[in-house]
Amino acid sequence: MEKLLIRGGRPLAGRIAISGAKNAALPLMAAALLTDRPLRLTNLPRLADITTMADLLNHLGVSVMLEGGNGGAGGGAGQPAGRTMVLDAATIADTVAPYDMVRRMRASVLVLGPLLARCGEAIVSLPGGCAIGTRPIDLHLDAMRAMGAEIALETGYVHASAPRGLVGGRIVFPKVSVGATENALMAASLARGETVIENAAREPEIVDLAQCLTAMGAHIDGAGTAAIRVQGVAALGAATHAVLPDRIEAGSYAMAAAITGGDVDLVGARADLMAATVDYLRAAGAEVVASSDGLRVRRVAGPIRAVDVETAPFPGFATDMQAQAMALMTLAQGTATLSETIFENRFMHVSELLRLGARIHIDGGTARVTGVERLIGAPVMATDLRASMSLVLAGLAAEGETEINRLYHLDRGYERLEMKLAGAGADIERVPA
Ligand SMILES: CC(=O)N[C@H]1[C@@H](OP(=O)(O)OP(=O)(O)OC[C@H]2O[C@@H](n3ccc(=O)[nH]c3=O)[C@H](O)[C@@H]2O)O[C@H](CO)[C@@H](O)[C@@H]1O
Ligand SMILES: C=C(OP(=O)(O)O)C(=O)O
Repeated sequence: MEKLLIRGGRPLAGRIAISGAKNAALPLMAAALLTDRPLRLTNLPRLADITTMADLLNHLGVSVMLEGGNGGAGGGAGQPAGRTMVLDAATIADTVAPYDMVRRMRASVLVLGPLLARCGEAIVSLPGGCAIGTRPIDLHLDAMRAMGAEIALETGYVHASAPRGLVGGRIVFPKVSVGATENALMAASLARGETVIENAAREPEIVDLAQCLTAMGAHIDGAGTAAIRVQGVAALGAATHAVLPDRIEAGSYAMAAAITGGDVDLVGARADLMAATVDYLRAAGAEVVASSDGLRVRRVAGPIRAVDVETAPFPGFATDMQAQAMALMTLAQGTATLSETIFENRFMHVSELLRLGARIHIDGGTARVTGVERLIGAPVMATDLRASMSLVLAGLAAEGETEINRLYHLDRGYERLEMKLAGAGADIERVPA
């Protein structure tokens, strides 16, 4: 077990390289199941979730190879150094995604659509609930049914079958789901005929997946809009695809610059992927401008202003940025209202932020945050990925030492976090717990 020690109060300054996006990389890796030819993914982040997905794919019979071996430590804090992985699903050895693997990471459910489309069957463990909510997969299953699959639930597993192959259908999602849209898109690529996905998620990660599938030979129109049309093809082929930069990682470090009164260049960040976060930061008093190789974020003078926000599917304000925005608001002038509309239990960071001296009142899905003069470091417990990041942000701004325990959440989604922050002047170290 390890923990992070942060001695706060230093404005961040320097360059932080933004990695490839976890939430783009995971579905892209699952897409390798759709073809018997190699899929080469570049700019993959080094994260525990990527290893988990690689292990699951390997279990299903996919050969997973990192180009240049393990890639070493690579890339200093200022330079992006994504890894390249070649995934080759020439044969699929197993169509069962077992509980032991799926429970480690919810995104494992993304193998359902590809396995079903390629093999005519898939047996995938139900992922179960997690800290931020119950997170059912009913929309994924409805999408598979709309393409002709039979679905049964037995002993905690989804048994999906389509012995004569999937057929195109009309999928109308009653609510926007990123994962269900991805599963539907992948499955539809190999279904017979046309599939129309309505009320599709519009996240940049969907567009990235569609671009990769298109490079593999899929026929997809409308990715990035609420209506996606897919003309199924008989087979997909080899492709090379670069994972897009992580807008949530970039947004998190942008918040770090803002909360510490710093000046940071986010190398490789793309403003067009994170407009709602950029708007929020500007309203809160940070300057955000395009630089030659990314985004520059600074708040060298002036207070943090209180800004209300409500989470929403893309292009709205991302639920994955809510905890970080809340950390920023703990030091704002005035009171900000943050409403969480996507997940029912995504305020796990509140009790820990209170330990640092924050003033937050929760009423259902709304948190009212009244800024305080200062936060004071304390031991805190990370409870989920973005909650953990909010504690890092608060710790960077707090007086004294903050000790963050349970780092495995952070390691799921932030590549070399302490190296990147230390490279920009933070006093942060990882030590045995
Ligand atoms: C690996 C990955 O990309 N994870 C992201 C993805 O998660 P994920 O794809 O799991 O999230 P969804 O977009 O599916 O969830 C949105 C909402 O729909 C509900 N829902 C979803 C599926 C379903 O079958 N039934 C149902 O009711 C969920 O409980 C939630 O309330 O999008 C979330 C919302 O932007 C992000 O927070 C996660 O970081
Ligand atoms: C909730 C997240 O991830 P996942 O869907 O993998 O749990 C996240 O990235 O914030």
